[in-house]
Amino acid sequence: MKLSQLTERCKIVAIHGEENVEVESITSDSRQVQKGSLFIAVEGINTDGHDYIAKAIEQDVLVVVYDKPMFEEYFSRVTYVQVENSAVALAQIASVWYGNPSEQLKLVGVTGTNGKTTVATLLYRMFRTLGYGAGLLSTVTNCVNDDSYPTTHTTLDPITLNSFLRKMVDAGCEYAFMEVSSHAIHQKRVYGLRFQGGIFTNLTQDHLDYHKNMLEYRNVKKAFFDALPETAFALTNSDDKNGGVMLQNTKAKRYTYSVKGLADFKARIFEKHFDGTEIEINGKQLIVQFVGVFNVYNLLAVYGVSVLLGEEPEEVLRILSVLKPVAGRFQTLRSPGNFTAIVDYAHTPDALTNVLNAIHEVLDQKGNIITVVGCGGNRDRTKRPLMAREAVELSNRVILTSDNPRFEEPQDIIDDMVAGLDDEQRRSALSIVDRREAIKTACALAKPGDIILVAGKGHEDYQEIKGVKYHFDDKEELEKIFHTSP
Ligand SMILES: CC(=O)N[C@H]1[C@@H](OP(=O)(O)OP(=O)(O)OC[C@H]2O[C@@H](n3ccc(=O)[nH]c3=O)[C@H](O)[C@@H]2O)O[C@H](CO)[C@@H](O)[C@@H]1O[C@H](C)C(=O)N[C@@H](C)C(=O)N[C@H](CCC(=O)O)C(=O)O
Ligand SMILES: Nc1ncnc2c1ncn2[C@@H]1O[C@H](COP(=O)(O)OP(=O)(O)OP(=O)(O)O)[C@@H](O)[C@H]1O
Ligand SMILES: N[C@H](CCC[C@H](N)C(=O)O)C(=O)O
Ligand SMILES: [Mg+2]
Repeated sequence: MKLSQLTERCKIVAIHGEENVEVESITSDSRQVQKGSLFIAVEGINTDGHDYIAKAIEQDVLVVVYDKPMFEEYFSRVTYVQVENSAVALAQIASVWYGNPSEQLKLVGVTGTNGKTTVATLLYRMFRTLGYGAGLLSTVTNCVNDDSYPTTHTTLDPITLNSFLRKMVDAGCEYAFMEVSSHAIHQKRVYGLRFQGGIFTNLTQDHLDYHKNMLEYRNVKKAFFDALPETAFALTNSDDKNGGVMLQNTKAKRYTYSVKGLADFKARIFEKHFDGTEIEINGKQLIVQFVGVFNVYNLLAVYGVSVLLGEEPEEVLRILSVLKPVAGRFQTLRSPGNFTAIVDYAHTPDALTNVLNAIHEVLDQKGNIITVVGCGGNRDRTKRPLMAREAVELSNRVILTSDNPRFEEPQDIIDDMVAGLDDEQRRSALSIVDRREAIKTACALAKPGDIILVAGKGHEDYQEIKGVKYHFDDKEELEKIFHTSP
């Protein structure tokens, strides 16, 4: 592609060298540079792409895009394009390179601390069931119609993201549903994408290792709505105290959903069971195969988006009643010993509270809850004591264990969790570093009618330790125990 076309959306400060060149590939990673490449140097958290420009030149790069003027010399065979902001330019160039695919389908983004995967995945399944070509970009997987691909991030880097959107357009997708993480918004991964709509689920504590405080975290999420065009819709959870804040400066058409009060999309809850919930949405009753008030919010968001995208409410409700939970979200397994294990992805204090409350609402004192939970390494440390406290306060027994330790010592993470407990709680809580042993111990403690909650990893089929992802799947571990125990 001609350089002039590729950079047509960029705010260019200066260009040095030949402008009339044909770019053959684009990358923001010098390790992928080859002859004819355009390399965008982006300053990151761990390192700065500008430090690898020389490397890129050694590898015959054709064009270097940068935002930090730091050159002693210019090589005549390289074209240098200085832009205002490299991360923005990366997103703009990635979109143009793939033919601006977000402008050729209806792209809907879901943001919030919890519920993104659930809402995005159920929307994808809703629109596939309605007969549309649809795509999904989520924590669990990326889908183009019925083809699914592994993923590395909840929200991908701009080049990979736009390559998937292009794949979706080429496969005839009319819709694409994606999660928009706060990291992605902050790092401009979704900059310049044209959204048909945005949804806000909730804002509670997570990622304070990255955003430093809740105000900054909130403002990053709000920036997503501030950027929505007036042609888009913005649907917010008005029961969340930040629900109104998110939309206060958006140009998009505003809508609300609520369980507690008046809203454009309103749900009421009637009966709660372990295999489903009887609810009412905008006056129509239905039974859904989801447990927990938090899931009613997710389903209500799915209903609202579907109606805002022009679907027939009756048909949407019919499909809502047959949708099933997403992998690793409140996944139940019945043991031969007549207790129930629930695998869930709750890895924040609020998620843990929501899931445990949901279990209590259904268990109704008819059994004990044994919770197995850990915290991810190299993530928000301040949530660890809060998660331990929530788990202990809402469970009969708690076993603190490892999640993805990453580059931290597992025992240090557990110590951070224990710090949230008082003396009596410390005496009752167990700490077992080995997750497999922790799950086994929970099964050994469980009596008929009890519930074991294995929280934090959900769908994950790995345990990340010092940069290596070892196979580990909570569901598999439980099934192994169930089928070997006497
Ligand atoms: C904390 C974070 O978000 N980091 C992301 C960020 O990495 P970084 O800023 O550290 O990048 P870096 O390693 O400093 O490199 C800076 C630049 O130099 C370039 N580089 C680097 C080395 C080299 O030899 N040559 C070179 O050109 C890199 O390509 C990059 O452009 O940019 C990288 C490239 O896009 C991402 O892969 C990386 O995600 C890391 C792996 C990560 O774990 N991110 C997590 C926290 C994340 O994004 N999570 C959210 C979801 C959270 C949730 O589920 O709620 C997500 O959207 O997945
Ligand atoms: N609307 C909600 N409010 C609070 N908790 C929720 C909600 N929906 C799901 N949860 C809880 O949070 C966990 C994660 O749900 P989900 O994967 O849908 O969120 P997410 O926003 O995609 O998370 P992540 O940011 O880690 O990708 C679930 O396993 C459940 O415990
Ligand atoms: N079991 C994971 C869940 C969080 C993953 C994702 N939300 C992120 O923060 O990258 C962990 O805590 O390591
Ligand atoms: Mg997710």
